[in-house]
Amino acid sequence: CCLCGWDLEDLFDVSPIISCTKSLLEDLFKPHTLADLLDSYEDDTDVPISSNDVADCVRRGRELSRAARRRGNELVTNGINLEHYPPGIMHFFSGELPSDMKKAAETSNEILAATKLLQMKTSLDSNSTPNTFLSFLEHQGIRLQDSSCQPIRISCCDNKYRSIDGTCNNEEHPEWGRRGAPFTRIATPRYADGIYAMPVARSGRQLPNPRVLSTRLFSDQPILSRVLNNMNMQWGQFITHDLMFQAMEATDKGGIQCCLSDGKDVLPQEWQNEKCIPICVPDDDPFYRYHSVKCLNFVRSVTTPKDDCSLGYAEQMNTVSSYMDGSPIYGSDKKLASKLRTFIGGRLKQESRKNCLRGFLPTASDKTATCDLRNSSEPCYLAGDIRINQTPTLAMLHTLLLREHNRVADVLSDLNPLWSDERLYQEARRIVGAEIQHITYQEWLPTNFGEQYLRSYRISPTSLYTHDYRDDVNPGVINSFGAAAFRFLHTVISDNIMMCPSNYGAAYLYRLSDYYFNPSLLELTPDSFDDVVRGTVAQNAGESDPFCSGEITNLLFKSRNKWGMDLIAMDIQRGRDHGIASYNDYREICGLHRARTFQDLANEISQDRINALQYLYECVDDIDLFVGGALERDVPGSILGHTFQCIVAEQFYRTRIGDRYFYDNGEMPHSFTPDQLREIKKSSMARLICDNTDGVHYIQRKAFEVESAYNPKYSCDDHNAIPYVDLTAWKKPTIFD
Ligand code: HEM
Ligand SMILES: [Ca+2]
Repeated sequence: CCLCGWDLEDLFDVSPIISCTKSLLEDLFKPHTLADLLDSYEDDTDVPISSNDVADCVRRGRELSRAARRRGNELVTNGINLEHYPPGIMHFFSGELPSDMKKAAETSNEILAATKLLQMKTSLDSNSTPNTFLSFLEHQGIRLQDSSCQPIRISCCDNKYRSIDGTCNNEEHPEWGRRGAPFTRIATPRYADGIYAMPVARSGRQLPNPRVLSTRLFSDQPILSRVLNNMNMQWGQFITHDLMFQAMEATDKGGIQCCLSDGKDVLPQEWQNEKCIPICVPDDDPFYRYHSVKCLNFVRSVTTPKDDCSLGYAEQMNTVSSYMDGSPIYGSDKKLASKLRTFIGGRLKQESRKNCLRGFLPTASDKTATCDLRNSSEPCYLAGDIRINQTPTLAMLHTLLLREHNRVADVLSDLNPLWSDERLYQEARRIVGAEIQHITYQEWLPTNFGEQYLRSYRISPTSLYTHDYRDDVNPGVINSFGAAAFRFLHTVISDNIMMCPSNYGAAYLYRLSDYYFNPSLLELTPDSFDDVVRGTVAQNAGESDPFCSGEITNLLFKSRNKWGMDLIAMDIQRGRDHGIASYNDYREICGLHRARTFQDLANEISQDRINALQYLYECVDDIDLFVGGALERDVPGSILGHTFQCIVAEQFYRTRIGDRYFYDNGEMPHSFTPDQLREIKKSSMARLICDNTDGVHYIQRKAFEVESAYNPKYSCDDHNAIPYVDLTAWKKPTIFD
């Protein structure tokens, strides 16, 4: 079912860089006979592959990978770059990776090339499959053993506060959940060669085109949720950014171009960077054909070595701390974290604006590198997460949380005038992190996924303390959660951003595609920020169904162009890039029966959708997780079908149970006191809005749902309806407490 028995010529076809270095490889393969290697494997002798062979593959893998990197840089220098391709360049606004992660990514590419060479060495002239090779590798536990990759060792000291980068949360595995960790897996990946090649259909042919799947199965129909509002969408994206960020491969000199600048075709092979996986657009595309666009830029995610540096299949890198710890506010690395602090009174940097009581996020140091502004006076912000400016509502939520940090720091400083800046910063960070966790687990998860399911996954809110922390649970982000299941919420994004002036009496709509990476709506007038907050809670979100706004499927990051990218096609392609196992594999993992025919999906997927799947996919085993999961009927009380619900619940279970600093863990040296925890448990989205806006005085208690007869607005002064978090429980009698 997969590509088996690679030979040298196949490899030359696959990678332009490898074909450039043909002589290097021929040399590698000459002196060895595979039969020897395989024989010795079967004999199970101590050294089935000689250490020289391994060293040879590692050395040559390194050479190949370095040559590829040099070639990538040269292409950019020679004008193959994204300068004239706005949608593509905006996808790279995430900037350059910090040097330690860049180094890890390079080592990972070297390990992947070495693994590939070793695979070829062991399967030339044989019928061995990728799986045979992988079990062989696992059996051997072959590791890179030199200075370029050292098994992770982190020494920790006992700390009341979380580290910035996620290290040392788990005392047994201090590396778990750290920034730069590999995503975790709950299923074997389906790379075509078992290692890194893009997946193919069972037949060996190409999987269906992601853009075709997007237009046929995720069409643009304005169906709105009757209950959920846009703040619900926005919180979802914010916690996504707290848990994960998968960066894309780039050259040392900038983003990677895979399509001709006008999108009219894929770049010729000789100009392609080997990390390119562009999305091809068919001639009859319902939208792009009017703009003669045939190619959407798309680049593979950065990978990282496994913690023990062993050879094997590709693991993508999570470049932020995977704990729910407010990292989008504070940053995931120490350098950025310091840049965001004032070092006075525990406060984060903020800027004031004329006629606004409350502060705004600080200005980014290079506006043009991260924003798409119409003129240089428009705002462009800096925060702990580089995606901050992606949409105005994302920047709005970041601003609310920045203000919350500074508000809390000020109150703590009034209560404890002798506390140092460091102590105030850490305590305020601890409180804001706890509020984020509380709002997520108490309000957001039950609203979206139903109380019942949370109960069965044992992640329901409890009255005070929980005692279920487990140090054997890895809180890392599950690859299929990030590269498939949670992305289903892209379907709830609305076409417009709504602004409501002070009495909620009017509403103004602004097209989302006019404001990607341009948060200027927040600062049109001194009232604009509050107008966006009101608009976001007043506006119905899209329904979580496989219908999607054209603003994200045709116009994502369009800038001043007439066309943009397709986020749903990207989601599908990203799942393949990460080798996410098939929908059918996940059905089994999640307790459904494995489908043998398309008709076997009937319990979960409606007949018209099964027909569409059958039309598009050759075989039921080929269905991508993102696609199959998205088409399932909702579980009662949830916005997700069974398979996504299972993956999402598993993630939020791990995020809670595997976090030593989870806010309501009891009887730990760093636990909140009962009085403090009772106060934290009063926090809510509504209170966050009340406390951090100048002029939002009324808000519905359930701030992730639109106003209705059973969810009316209350005054922010009504502390019975919208409880107030009283911080006097943090007042310490002496400086030594
Ligand atoms: C207007 C709102 C949003 C926009 C414009 C947006 C855009 C994007 C983009 C461009 C990516 C990277 C795609 C790639 O390269 O593979 C992405 C990734 C992702 N998005 Fe969204 N998104 C939005 C809202 C949401 C929401 C509401 C959720 C879920 C609640 C969500 C979940 C995710 C996840 C899980 C990823 C993968 C993150 C990673 O691993 O780095 N997004 N989104
Ligand atoms: Ca985090």
